[in-house]
Formats: sequence, C-alpha cells, structure tokens
Amino acid sequence: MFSLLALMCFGDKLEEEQIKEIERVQRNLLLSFSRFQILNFWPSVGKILFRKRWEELYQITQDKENVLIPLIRARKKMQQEKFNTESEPEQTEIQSYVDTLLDLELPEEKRKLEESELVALCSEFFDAGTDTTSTALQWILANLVKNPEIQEKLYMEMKQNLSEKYSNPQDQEAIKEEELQKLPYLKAVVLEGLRRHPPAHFVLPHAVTEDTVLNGRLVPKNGVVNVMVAQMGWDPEVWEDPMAFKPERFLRSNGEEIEFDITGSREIKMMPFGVGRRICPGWSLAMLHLAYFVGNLVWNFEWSAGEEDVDLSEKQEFTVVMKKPLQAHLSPRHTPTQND
Ligand code: HEM
Repeated sequence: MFSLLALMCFGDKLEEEQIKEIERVQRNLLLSFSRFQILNFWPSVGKILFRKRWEELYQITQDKENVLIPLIRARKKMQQEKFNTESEPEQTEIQSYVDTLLDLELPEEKRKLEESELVALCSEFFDAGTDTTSTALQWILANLVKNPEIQEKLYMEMKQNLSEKYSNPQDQEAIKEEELQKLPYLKAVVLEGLRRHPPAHFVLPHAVTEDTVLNGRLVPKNGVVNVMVAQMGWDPEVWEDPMAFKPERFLRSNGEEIEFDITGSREIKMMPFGVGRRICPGWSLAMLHLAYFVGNLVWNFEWSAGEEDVDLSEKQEFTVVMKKPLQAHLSPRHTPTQND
C-alpha cells in the first residue's frame, strides 16, 4: 500500500529502501499519536511539564522531514527542468499529488504552499490512505478465510465473468480496473467488510457552528460532536443479523448489484467514510484499491486458516485492527507451467 501511495504522491517508482523509510517515519508518528495528544492542551505550560515528550515529537517530526523533503524537492526540480525545456508533457507522464500541490496557489493569501505545509499534506496523504485501506483489506481477507464458502463464491464469480485472457495461467496479468466492474459479488464483499469492520469506529471530531438541538439535546456552539460509525453498521433495526458476514445483503436475490449509496447522500445506513462536506476525500480510491487487492489476491490464491482459527477480536491502534493479525495458508490457484 505504501508503494502504491508513494507512486501516487511523488509520481516516481521509488526504491524499496526509500519506501521502507517513508513507512518507518510515518508509522513512528502514527503509533505514538495518542501519547502526544496531551501536548495540545495549554502548550505554554505543557512545554515545561512535558519537555521530554516535546523533544521526542520534535525528533520524530525532524526525522519525517528529512525523508520527505528530498522527495518533494526532487519533484520540484523535475517540474522546473521540464518548464525550462518547454517540452509538451508526454501522455504516459504521471501527474502526482505533489505536482498538484506545487501548482496550487492559495486564493485568499495569494501564495504558494510552504515546504512545511507540503510535508504535512504528504504525511496526511500517507496516514489517511495506507493504514485505513490495509486494515480494511486484512479484515476482509480474514472473513474470507473464516467463511470459505464466500471465498469460493467470489472465485466462481471471477471465473465466470472475467475476460478469457485471465483464464490462461501463463498470462499472469493482474486483473484490470475495468474488469472489476463485472464483479458485483466482489463489490458486495468489500461493502460488507466495511460495514462489519469499519477501520475507523469514529469519524474525525466535528464541531457545531451554532447552538444546535440534536434528538432533543442542546449541543452548544463549538461543542464537539462525533458519530459511532461501527455501531451504526451493526444496528439490528437497520441490518438483519448484523454481526454475521453476509455480502448477499448488498445484492438482489438474482445476484444483481443493488446501487448502494456509500456516501450517504440519499440515506445513511452505514458511514465507514463519514458523510457530507467532510467525507473522506479518498473514498472512491479506497473502494477501488480494496476491490483490486481482494479480487487479485483471491483470483491468484486460495486462502485457508493457518495453525489457529481466525480470531476476529479487535484492537484500537490508529485504526481498529485485528488483535491477532491474520495468519493464513496461501495456495496458488494457477499452477505455473514448466516454462515459467
Ligand atoms: C478503507 C479506506 C478508508 C477509510 C475507511 C477512510 C475513512 C475516513 C474517515 C472516516 C474520515 C473522516 C471523515 C469525517 O471526519 O467525517 C476520513 C478522512 C480522510 N481521509 Fe479517508 N478513509 C480511507 C481511505 C483513504 C484514502 C485512500 C485516502 C487518500 C489517499 C484518504 C484520505 C483522507 C483524508 C485526507 C481525510 C481528512 C479529510 C478532512 O480533513 O476533511 N482516506 N477517512
């Protein structure tokens, strides 16, 4: 996931070592996040009381800047060189996230972003887009191991609907984005994974801008409001047998797709990405990544339980992860020929 997002962020295929470095600095901050929250309160006094923790945060931030700034500068240099040679952009060129940030001019302040702002935005891109999707992926695969009949049904859907070229084991090409549209059961598996195991059990804290009455209770101006995302997806008044993993609930009885409104613009039955103005800006990318990874991983491997049965207990980290990470046996479905 880090490789994919690093490519999207910097537009270049980075070396394995560089990607590991990005992952290291990002995870360092992410996993110590809760320890630093206290520093938000009364910073002037906190700087004296929690001096060591401030120093630690400073070190982690410096470390992150040392890794991300050279990558941002390299992209900026490349942009400038291209501008100087005035060559037309090639069609295959990737426009990266950093390119768009470098082009951006803040309309009110009429200025470009500063380097520290670029670092913060790239860092947010990695934090928000890697852990969330890989957590969701792990939960989905865990459920496919726990429910082999669902995994088999998914595999059969792919066998029946994918283009002929994928049936040739010698042609080990990854299933393409367009092909994923032909697989309603795959989409249902992803949606069911997000309903049953949303990576975020709460959205980011929001505040009301004026006194507001919610369900008969007054929330005063600036009062913080949050939403119980997981509980909403497990509500027995909305979902039948809510704790069971049943992708069929997102399909008609004939197997056709039910247009499910994941953005909650028509009705809100679950909200793994939040809803409204501050909905996750990466929601459609995440849906694509999940369908792509689940599809390809199940198409290429049969997943079965390891030594122990799959344990679906949860643990709160940055996202709500599996307390005992998934351990599974993977058997290749397509036996390579002797020439491979
Ligand atoms: C399964 C994967 C994902 C889940 C479950 C998820 C979920 C969420 C949730 C619940 C929020 C808070 C919404 C709110 O405050 O109301 C959020 C915010 C955000 N997400 Fe995602 N997300 C996922 C993937 C991604 C990806 C792939 C990206 C980008 C590459 C991304 C970028 C962001 C950003 C930048 C925010 C903050 C938006 C803001 O401050 O308004 N997310 N996400």
